[in-house]
Amino acid sequence: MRSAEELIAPFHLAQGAPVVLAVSGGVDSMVLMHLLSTLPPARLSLTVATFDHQLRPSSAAEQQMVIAAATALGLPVRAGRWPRADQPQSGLEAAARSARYTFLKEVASASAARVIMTAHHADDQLETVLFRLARSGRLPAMVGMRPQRQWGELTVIRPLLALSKQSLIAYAKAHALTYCEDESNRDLRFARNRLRHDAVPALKAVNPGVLAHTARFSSDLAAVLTLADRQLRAMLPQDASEALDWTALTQEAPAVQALLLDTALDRWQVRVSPRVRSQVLSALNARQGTKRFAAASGRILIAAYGQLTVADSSPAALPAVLLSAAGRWYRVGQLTIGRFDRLPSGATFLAAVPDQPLTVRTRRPHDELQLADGHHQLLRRFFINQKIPQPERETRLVAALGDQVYWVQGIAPRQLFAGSQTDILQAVLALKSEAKDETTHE
Ligand SMILES: Nc1ncnc2c1ncn2[C@@H]1O[C@H](COP(=O)(O)OP(=O)(O)OP(=O)(O)O)[C@@H](O)[C@H]1O
Repeated sequence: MRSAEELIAPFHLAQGAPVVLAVSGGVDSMVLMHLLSTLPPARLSLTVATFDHQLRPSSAAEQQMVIAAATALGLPVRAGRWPRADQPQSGLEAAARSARYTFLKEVASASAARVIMTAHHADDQLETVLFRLARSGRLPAMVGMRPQRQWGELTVIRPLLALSKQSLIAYAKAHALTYCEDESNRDLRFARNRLRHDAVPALKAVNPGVLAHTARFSSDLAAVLTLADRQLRAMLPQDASEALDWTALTQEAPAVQALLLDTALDRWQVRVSPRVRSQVLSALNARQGTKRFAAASGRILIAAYGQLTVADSSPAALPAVLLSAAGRWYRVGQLTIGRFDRLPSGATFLAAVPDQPLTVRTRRPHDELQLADGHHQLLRRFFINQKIPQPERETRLVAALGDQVYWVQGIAPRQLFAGSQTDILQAVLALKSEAKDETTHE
């Protein structure tokens, strides 16, 4: 068994740092408490915290056992209890855990500690990895528990994570420590306990090194994910409000595409079912047409011509209207709009446009416009620069000839067009005055 100083060394705890030590009375936390008591008294300022969930008849006695053992080691103890009145009918395990962590946070605050130590060990880690494999399989989850994790202002550290339960039992025996066996751990109605009972022994029988291999797997995976994250950042848009451009990704292997899509969706905090996920991938790879997909919380994904965007809610899409004939008015949503050879009296000038049938519609991925300084810009980029909110980008109307946009609803015409263009733009796009265009982005 490594010394207490060796076990805490990776966490770089300052001399005398206040630390809350969570002790349940099980062998793991009783061993950790004993180990830490062997440190020089000034090394850490420990407070033992023990919580009675009141879920088993023996729990109060176990808490007393923890208090007695801590006191015998000269450690201050704080004891908490979960009132029965607060205990829900269902979701008991999760609620118990939450009550326990609330208590640990209170103890940390009362003892000015920023660190909470728990006694999770290598067997716990193997169970966690197996459990997550069964439940999720997503790579970040497969890392299991990290030796150190940030929890708001607090840091939770697990100095025993590399040690087997067997070695902890041996330590307890060698030092004649008392501890209790949590009989709820034997309750095979809980999935975790079934893994502990069946899968873990089976794996140890295959190879006793499985705990060390799990630790290696977890730390290698965490490292690979760190590297992958750098690569993914380079491949995905910097700004989550930008579209995900799939055009360069269609040749990637399906598994790579799936990972890229998942990462983008995670960034956008969009959740979709596996079925929708594969439909989105097919739509992106087809790079044709526009498809919308419902995501959780009323959000939608829009795959259009190889670009993926997310919108907050599904705006009723306006059908595109072709201004086929010059000199007459067309109704597009709330607007009455038309193409004329000169501005009709009482009408509002929107833009100088080519004398050809224009389409009035919402945006498409390859839309481009020419700015007043003569530069061409993707409409997508223009919307970002103008700080037009994402959902609004989906509903703003544009007048376009193919991908070339001549007018954007709400944008003053002089922002969009170079003077030198006017000689080839022979018609005017006009708005009937009764429905005035709101020019909000002068
Ligand atoms: N009743 C308790 N009082 C104080 N600390 C506890 C209590 N129960 C658990 N702990 C702390 O949490 C660690 C893990 O315990 P256990 O494996 O029973 O919990 P878990 O529910 O599996 O873990 P998690 O804390 O991740 O939910 C223990 O080693 C101990 O440090």
